[in-house]
Amino acid sequence: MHLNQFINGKWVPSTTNQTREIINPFNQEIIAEASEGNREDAKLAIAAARKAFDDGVWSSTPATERGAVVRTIGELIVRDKEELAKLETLDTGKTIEESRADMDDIAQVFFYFAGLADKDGGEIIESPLPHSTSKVVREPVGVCGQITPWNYPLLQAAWKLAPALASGNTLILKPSEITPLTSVKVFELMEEAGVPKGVANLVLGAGSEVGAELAENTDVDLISFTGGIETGKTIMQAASINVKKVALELGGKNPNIVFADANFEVAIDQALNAVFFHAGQVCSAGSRLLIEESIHDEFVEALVNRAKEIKLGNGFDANTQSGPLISAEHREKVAQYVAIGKNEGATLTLGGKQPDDAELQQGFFFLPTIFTNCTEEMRIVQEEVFGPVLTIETFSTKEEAIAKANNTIYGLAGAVFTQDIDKGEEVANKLRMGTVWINDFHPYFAQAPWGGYKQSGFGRELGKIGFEEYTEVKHIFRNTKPEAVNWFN
Ligand SMILES: NC(=O)c1ccc[n+]([C@@H]2O[C@H](COP(=O)([O-])OP(=O)(O)OC[C@H]3O[C@@H](n4cnc5c(N)ncnc54)[C@H](O)[C@@H]3O)[C@@H](O)[C@H]2O)c1
Ligand SMILES: C[N+](C)(C)CC=O
Repeated sequence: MHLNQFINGKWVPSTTNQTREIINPFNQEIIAEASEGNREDAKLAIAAARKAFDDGVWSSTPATERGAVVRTIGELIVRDKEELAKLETLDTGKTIEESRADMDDIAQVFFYFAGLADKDGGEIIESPLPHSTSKVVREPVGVCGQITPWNYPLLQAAWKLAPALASGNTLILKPSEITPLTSVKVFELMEEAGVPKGVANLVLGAGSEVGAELAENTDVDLISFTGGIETGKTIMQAASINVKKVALELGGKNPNIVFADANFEVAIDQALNAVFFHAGQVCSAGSRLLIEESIHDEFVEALVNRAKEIKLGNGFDANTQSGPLISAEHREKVAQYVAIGKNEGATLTLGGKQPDDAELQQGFFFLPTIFTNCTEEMRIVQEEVFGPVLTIETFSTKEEAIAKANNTIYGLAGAVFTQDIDKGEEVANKLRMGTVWINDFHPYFAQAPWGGYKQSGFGRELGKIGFEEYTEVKHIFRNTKPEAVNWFN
């Protein structure tokens, strides 16, 4: 499979003709050769997006028509769901069931934003001045640079593409250089749906080249980034060159608080899913479990017994419950965190190494890992591992649980399990996080905003606010009976 870039309505190789091998993390087979774009390619794409925006080919298309095109993209995703899901599993190693669920979510995201395209006709303001009208309208921001990570390649791209297009912007997407397969396919679908030339551009390649150019280039008006905290800081700094609008969706170290009065079986099952889903490579993974002291031993025993049974394997195998990590480099990072946890004095209760199974040796697998006897100042508790590693702490009062959960630089997501609904609501209100689940973990959907507090970033994706992020607000005041002011007489 050879993957090209999509710039100004044409499928093109990189200006240097360089390519990058794309690897299946399950067996290290080369699954594609992707054009390796660089700053020059990014500049060409930015120029195309700038021209398309300034010509108004898309922003002046009636919003209803824009919405119809965005809806068609969603319909094409539904049509090609199986192909897209296979590409995602090939590229990331996630199970095919997960990839199919991602594709369902992605289609819904396009449908949702398609529906919003023509819903905001502006607002009439009651002007306090005589003989005047006053109205507020929303306009597209302009040229949007969009940079996405490897863990949910198409889903994270969809959260950016759909609202940007629906609100009339032009864009350049730079997917993670290691997982470009579904982004390329969705650009084929956008072309088929009738997105005009130059409006949506795709540049493949490294963050230090393509991503950096998008963040720095003064023809880009907005940069929307999903990825790690350190990259986010670099992008924020670069974006200051022309005071771009910035949205950062960064990492998390997400607490999962389980009270003694929680439904035990539900809390066990959800705690397992919270951290080990997609091998823990989820920004909102519940990797920090806080258990009420009185049920700690029983809870840990049940959790460890369940975690031991997680079936690792080929994402295409129906029996597989979890795939590999994304790369050898990432697995090494996870292994280093395990070493850090041990050195800090946490007890390694499960896993902590690669599996021994012969059939898993070619993949980047790591066993589900549980640390007990953790304390809140440990690095293993505070830092995002982004792998199948759970830390367990205890608490004895609600106040202690809240204080511990909030003791983090992150603020992406958290959860509380209890059958006392007042207690659940109180904890949810006091957690400094962009999403809090009560008696659940992980749900997200197109209608509700997603984003972080603190160093998990700022700006929101999804929901009405996720659409508004791609708009500027303009106040238009009209004097209906113009007269001289005579101030300087
Ligand atoms: N908050 C969310 O919704 C959310 C969702 C998914 C992933 N994430 C986070 O993403 C991280 C994992 O993804 P990753 O390893 O791909 O992150 P990363 O920061 O390494 O890379 C993300 C993207 O940024 C690009 N990039 C790298 N250096 C760049 C630079 N200097 N300038 C511009 N772009 C650059 C990469 O090429 C990639 O496309 C985790 O921290 C995870 O929590 C957050
Ligand atoms: C935002 N989410 C949960 C889909 C993916 C985070 O990595």
